[in-house]
Amino acid sequence: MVLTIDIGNTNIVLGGYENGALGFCTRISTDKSLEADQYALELSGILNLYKVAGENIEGAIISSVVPQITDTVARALRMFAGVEPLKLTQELPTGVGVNIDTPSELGADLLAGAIAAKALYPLPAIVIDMGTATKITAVDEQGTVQGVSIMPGVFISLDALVNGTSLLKGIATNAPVRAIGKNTVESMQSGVVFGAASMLDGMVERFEAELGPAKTLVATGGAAGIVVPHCRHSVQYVPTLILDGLYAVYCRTHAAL
Ligand SMILES: Nc1ncnc2c1ncn2[C@@H]1O[C@H](COP(=O)(O)OP(=O)(O)O)[C@@H](O)[C@H]1O
Ligand SMILES: CC(C)(COP(=O)(O)O)[C@@H](O)C(=O)NCCC(=O)O
Ligand SMILES: [K+]
Repeated sequence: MVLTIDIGNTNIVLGGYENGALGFCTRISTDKSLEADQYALELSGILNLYKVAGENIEGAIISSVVPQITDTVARALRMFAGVEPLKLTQELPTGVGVNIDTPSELGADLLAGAIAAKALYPLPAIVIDMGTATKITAVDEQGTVQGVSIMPGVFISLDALVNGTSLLKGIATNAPVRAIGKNTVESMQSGVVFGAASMLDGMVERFEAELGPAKTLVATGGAAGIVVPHCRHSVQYVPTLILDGLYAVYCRTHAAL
């Protein structure tokens, strides 16, 4: 089994691939205070739950946008599975180009999303990742990242709204029945869910005006499942997109060895 690990600012998403297929996928909270031993315990506990023994892990690949814990998680993997994980950078055979001012600045999660788009979907593609931040990546016909838009994520904007006001309280992030809210909860749900969906629709149009028509609109990340169904554009929701990209690079790297 190959472990794919995406370290985001809120969650670490872990997937196990066996013969090209995803066997399991799970997430744990990102916690900068944990030591390698604690991550080793946590990860081995999860694998135990899915009946995967450390010795059945042949390799691993990590994408991380939290540099403080990348090496801690890598040490944990060495400890309980005895494997040296690959770290996703543009030094690996990603198959995608990066046409931005400073290519090394591109977040590893965005790179993995673009890799998955090129490996698995028709191009050009617009890749939406709704995690801690919402990111939209333009991938052209050749599979080159042409640039990104980054905005506050759905949940951190809701937190900011609640924390910055006296009368607004947290809400369940469900879609309301109408855009014109008739009470505070409905009004906030309208703004949070339909607002995010409309923002994506508008950004897709702006991206297409610069990139040309996209053959793929694909979305992933913790908030995408609640927002994307309300977009006017038809956007595919693929919760494992980043892991699929990581697995593709893992396979390419090993094929090249
Ligand atoms: N059902 C949900 N209700 C509320 N918040 C959620 C839900 N699912 C995910 N989130 C939020 O989604 C965001 C995390 O998404 P994720 O894709 O794991 O982020 P990251 O990759 O940045 O770690 C967080 O802000 C988290 O609080
Ligand atoms: C934009 C991000 C903070 C998103 O992080 P996430 O929501 O996945 O936790 C991350 O991709 C990042 O730190 N990127 C570096 C800057 C860039 O990609 O241009
Ligand atoms: K920061």
